Amino acid sequence: MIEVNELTKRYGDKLAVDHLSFTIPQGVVTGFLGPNGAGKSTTMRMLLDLDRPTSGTVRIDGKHYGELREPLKYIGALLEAKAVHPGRTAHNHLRWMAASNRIPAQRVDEVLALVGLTAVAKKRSGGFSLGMGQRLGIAAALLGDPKILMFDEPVNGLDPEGIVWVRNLMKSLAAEGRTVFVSSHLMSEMALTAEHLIVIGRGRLLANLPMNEFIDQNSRSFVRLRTPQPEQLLDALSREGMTASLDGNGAWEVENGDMARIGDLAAANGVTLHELSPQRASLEEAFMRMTAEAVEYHTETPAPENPPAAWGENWKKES
Ligand SMILES: Nc1ncnc2c1ncn2[C@@H]1O[C@H](COP(=O)(O)OP(=O)(O)OP(=O)(O)O)[C@@H](O)[C@H]1O
Repeated sequence: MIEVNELTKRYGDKLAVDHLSFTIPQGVVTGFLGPNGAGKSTTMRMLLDLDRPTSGTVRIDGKHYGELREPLKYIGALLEAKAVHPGRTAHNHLRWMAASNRIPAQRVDEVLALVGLTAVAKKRSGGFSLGMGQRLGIAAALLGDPKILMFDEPVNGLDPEGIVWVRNLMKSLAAEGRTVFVSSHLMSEMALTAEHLIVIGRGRLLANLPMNEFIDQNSRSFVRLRTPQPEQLLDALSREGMTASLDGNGAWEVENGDMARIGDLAAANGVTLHELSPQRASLEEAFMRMTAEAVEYHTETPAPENPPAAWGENWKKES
């Protein structure tokens, strides 16, 4: 278990992490979110004793990192891919790490197989692609079979197959009862992977709660319907205390509407429905709503609602 208490880090005038306190739960994947510069990497570095807190404490299974003998057996981390000597082979890099924590050499072959790098284990890591580097970093994190795993942007550079693999790996590690703490800017991926969220902005804790609650608290939900006979249905809805408003695309939005009740009312009044669907905000929308105040680096002009086709699918990530 990781316990963070009043953790603070100041770089000169810059307060990068500001009295953060949280406990990371076991047995679920916890997403660590925050806009650029929020202090995620600084926090993760302090959890691993790679950066010294200005004040506050981090406890891993009740101990400071420096008190852990053979720390890789307690906590494994992927912080920066390619933090490997480029002249070293993947196998030698892991052998060296294993030896420093008295981990049996055979475990190196196990983790290389687990991350799919067996075929290139004897190649110099300097020639690895970004995705291969990520896989090597994940192998290193898993080396000591630790109860706590921490990943900073683990799907960075991975292809779709690799992304699905990382998602399933994290879920299975959590299902084994481990603590899995992962930062990412890819909200759609986070929504599929994490059950719990810790959100920070400008170094401060903004939220620490289950994913579903986070979305519910930071978004509006409604029922969307389409019908060629709106008058009859709107009358019936208003008699039940439900009000609908047009959304600009010919659909009606019913705030706090009970979908089954709306369907029953439509049937009872002989109204044809072309759509009746519950609408819930995405994690991305909820996150942007919550962190709007805490975003440090705004673009000058907002990204267009309807981007040119040439921008492709990824335009949102680049805006
Ligand atoms: N070594 C350092 N010296 C000075 N300032 C630093 C240092 N490391 C981080 N900072 C500053 O601290 C703040 C938090 O940075 P950090 O990298 O932890 O944020 P982050 O949430 O990981 O951001 P991103 O999502 O962009 O990776 C930033 O304003 C950053 O410029």
